[in-house]
Amino acid sequence: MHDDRDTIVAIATAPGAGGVGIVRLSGPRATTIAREVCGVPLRPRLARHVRFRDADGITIDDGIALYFRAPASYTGQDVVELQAHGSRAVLQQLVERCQALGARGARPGEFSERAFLAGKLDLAQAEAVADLIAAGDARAARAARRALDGEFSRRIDAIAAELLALRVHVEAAIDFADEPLDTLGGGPLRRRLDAAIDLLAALLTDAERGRKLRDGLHAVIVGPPNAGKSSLLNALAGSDRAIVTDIAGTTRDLLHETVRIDGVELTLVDTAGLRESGDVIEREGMRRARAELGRADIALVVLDARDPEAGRAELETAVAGVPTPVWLLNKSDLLAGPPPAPGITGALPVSARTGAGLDHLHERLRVLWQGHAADTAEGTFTARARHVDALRRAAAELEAARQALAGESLDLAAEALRAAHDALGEITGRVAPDDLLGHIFSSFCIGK
Ligand SMILES: Nc1nc2c(ncn2[C@@H]2O[C@H](COP(=O)(O)OP(=O)(O)OP(=O)(O)O)[C@@H](O)[C@H]2O)c(=O)[nH]1
Ligand SMILES: [K+]
Ligand SMILES: [Mg+2]
Repeated sequence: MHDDRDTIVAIATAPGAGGVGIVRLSGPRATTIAREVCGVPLRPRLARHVRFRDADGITIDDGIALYFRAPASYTGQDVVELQAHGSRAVLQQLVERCQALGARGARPGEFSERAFLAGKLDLAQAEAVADLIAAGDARAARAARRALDGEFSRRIDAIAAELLALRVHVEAAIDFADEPLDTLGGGPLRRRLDAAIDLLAALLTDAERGRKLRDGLHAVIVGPPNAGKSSLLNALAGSDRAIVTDIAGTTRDLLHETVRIDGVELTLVDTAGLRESGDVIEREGMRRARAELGRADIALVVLDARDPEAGRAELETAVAGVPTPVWLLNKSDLLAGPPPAPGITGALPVSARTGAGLDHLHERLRVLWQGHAADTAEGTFTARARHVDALRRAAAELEAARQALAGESLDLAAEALRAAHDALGEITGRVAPDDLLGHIFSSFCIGK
């Protein structure tokens, strides 16, 4: 996938009409292609007013061409920006002209991927670029900006450097394994490990905050089959994102949807209905649902208002660890007469079908959001679920290393330290398999 000898091209500005629109080229042929399109050679770092022309010499538009010579560019390669009027038709013609001259259409995130491969950004910073662009408010934008400035990466790198030193120490001690560890600097080793564990714990707390800031409230929708979980997700998202049928067991895998309701940022997760029976696929879906509850800020527990006791005991157990369960009595439109007096404290009667009662749910979410905003207020950078997962793994490995050292099991300690070190490397991309990179960059938009 790292075919960075290709010259790539894409529209870099947002879709839709605008005053100015930008087409970006990156790669070894960027200047040759731009020379053809602009009819004049470009000088580095000099804005030049030019006419962009098609193959027959007919003007597509006029505008500014800017040349950033390698390596002083976003991607580290030769980059040319063609700034024209922000018309889709104009920009599309410019892209097609560049393609006819040998450029290839860029894949999503490919400019940032090249910046990563050129060492201009580490992986967490490249992700921060995407987060900055997607930031929903000034607070999230500031936090993404801090991650992009390397605030998160520097703290990871500092701990990783310390772990490397500890690994060297332990590996060296293994060669003298018949001596007691204390004669081999065991005391300072243990103290340094304890200090690293504390630093990592503090970083994990901040990363968890950063994750919440980026993703908003993580709300997992659970309930018995057919209670209307998917219908509720669709009603809150205002779309037909999830499949709804009257067959129990329709939803099998997790479905994530990010929504904004009156300024409240929510990641909604639809899950498979929890019940005793079910085939292999459905049981795997239920396992995922329960695991997802472990990450939830909020559980939206959907019951059928006509039979609210169905599955209730099991659900109470399932959501016991979630900070805020919100109980919903759905399908209240099917009840004769007014909504039931909720038999469950604080339960809200709603109808995913008619929308009745959803305003009360919105209100509840707004209050939770205010608490959440206060919690994520200061000193944070944006982080992602994958970062938090990696930090948790690293923390578990460091704990294992601590115990191994206490038991003088140097081989085990070395192994645990290596695993912790690798987990940190995954965050910044120093240890990152190709498929992980592909997965991350493909979620960016084109032109980024
Ligand atoms: N009348 C009425 N029907 C609803 C309401 N919500 C959902 N339904 C219907 O209930 C059935 C099940 O809805 P789903 O949204 O698929 O339920 P689910 O909980 O996601 O089901 P599983 O994914 O199979 O666990 C469908 O026929 C929906 O149209 C509601 O508020 N009122
Ligand atoms: K269903
Ligand atoms: Mg469903």
